Amino acid sequence: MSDIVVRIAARGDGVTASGRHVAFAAPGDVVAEDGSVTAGPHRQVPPCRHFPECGGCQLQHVDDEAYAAYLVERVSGALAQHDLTGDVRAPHLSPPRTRRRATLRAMKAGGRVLLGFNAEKSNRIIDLAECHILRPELFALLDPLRRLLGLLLAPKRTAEIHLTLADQGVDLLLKGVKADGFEAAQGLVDFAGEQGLARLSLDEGVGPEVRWEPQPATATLSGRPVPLPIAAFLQATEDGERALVDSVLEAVGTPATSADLFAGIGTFALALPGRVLAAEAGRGAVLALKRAAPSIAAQHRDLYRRPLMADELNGLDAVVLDPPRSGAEAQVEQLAASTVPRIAYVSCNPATFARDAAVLVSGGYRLDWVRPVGQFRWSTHVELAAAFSR
Ligand SMILES: C[S@@+](CC[C@H](N)C(=O)[O-])C[C@H]1O[C@@H](n2cnc3c(N)ncnc32)[C@H](O)[C@@H]1O
Repeated sequence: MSDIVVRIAARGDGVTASGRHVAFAAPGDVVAEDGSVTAGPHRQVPPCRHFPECGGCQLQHVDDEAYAAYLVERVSGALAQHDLTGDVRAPHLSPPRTRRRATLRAMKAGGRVLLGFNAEKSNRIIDLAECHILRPELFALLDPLRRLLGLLLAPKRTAEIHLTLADQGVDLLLKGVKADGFEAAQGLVDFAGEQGLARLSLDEGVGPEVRWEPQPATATLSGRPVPLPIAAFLQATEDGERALVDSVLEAVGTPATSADLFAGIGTFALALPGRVLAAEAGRGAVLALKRAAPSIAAQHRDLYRRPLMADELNGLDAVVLDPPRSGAEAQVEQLAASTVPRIAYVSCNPATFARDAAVLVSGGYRLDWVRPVGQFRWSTHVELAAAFSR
């Protein structure tokens, strides 16, 4: 008997009605008893020649409707694990070629430089001849970088290439690359000038050292240029950032006083009306935010060890939090014990989000809605913004 693929599992496999996992199957595909698969209406031709070897994308074989349904199911599934239900809205999907931040790997092998993402579940580097997720400004640097690394990389050595699009151009950090001596140092400066880079830094294992930055690099957030620390967090796409900021503003309303926790360089703090307290563990990020917006009370604080306590939170009209993948266990316990009327929770991990949501709900909060955001298009990475109130 044939079996129909009904959903996509967390890691990207198709799952049939009878529970069979089938690699690269899309919802609606029909799986015969002998394992052969007939493509259904949600199958699409993967746009990139490197799919599925390249680890940058896992879901190019499904159409946008199936990708959106996958994002919704990942969030509802995580909530169901904690007996929670909620209004999971239609996701925002970032268009192709909008990713403005990426980490690639490079290696010199057989006299040439391979440069790209790791292969799926492997350390092998996929030498990218095309990429449908990176912004064209980032992709355009790949060939020039191959030539530069051909001069700087020792055979068989690997390097990490961090690319971020700043206001002034590409901010490039090379990790694991040495540029000793006059010729190499001058070569780096010439490369940065020719490519119109915003900044070029090298990390030889003892922290980043800037080699080129003709003007201070900035990222404009909510219309305000913020000094951009090297390798600072920035939302992966500009439209994803807008979708998250709009969701946060809808969740919190117009607070007179609020806190932005895990604030980074201020993606949400700078968008919030009224008086804002921001807390963040990265010293460079806190200093950048203070410089861009002196009126924001920015605190350098480790919120895992020293969360804002309930009595510090009480009296605020709203709290925004956007923790790393491990979530914000200690901080949500304090929030659950607080009287803050509105919370916007931004997350890059549905599992830890659902765990933390359960703590808030058991503290008396209502989960009003969740909006998934697919800013890592075609990957299994899910982001979301959620609204809680009491
Ligand atoms: C997902 S990013 C969000 C940043 C910011 N909200 C944004 O959207 O640009 C998470 C932030 O949490 C910070 N962080 C990580 N661990 C932390 C901790 N223990 N206490 C406070 N902040 C932490 C990171 O430095 C990072 O800036």
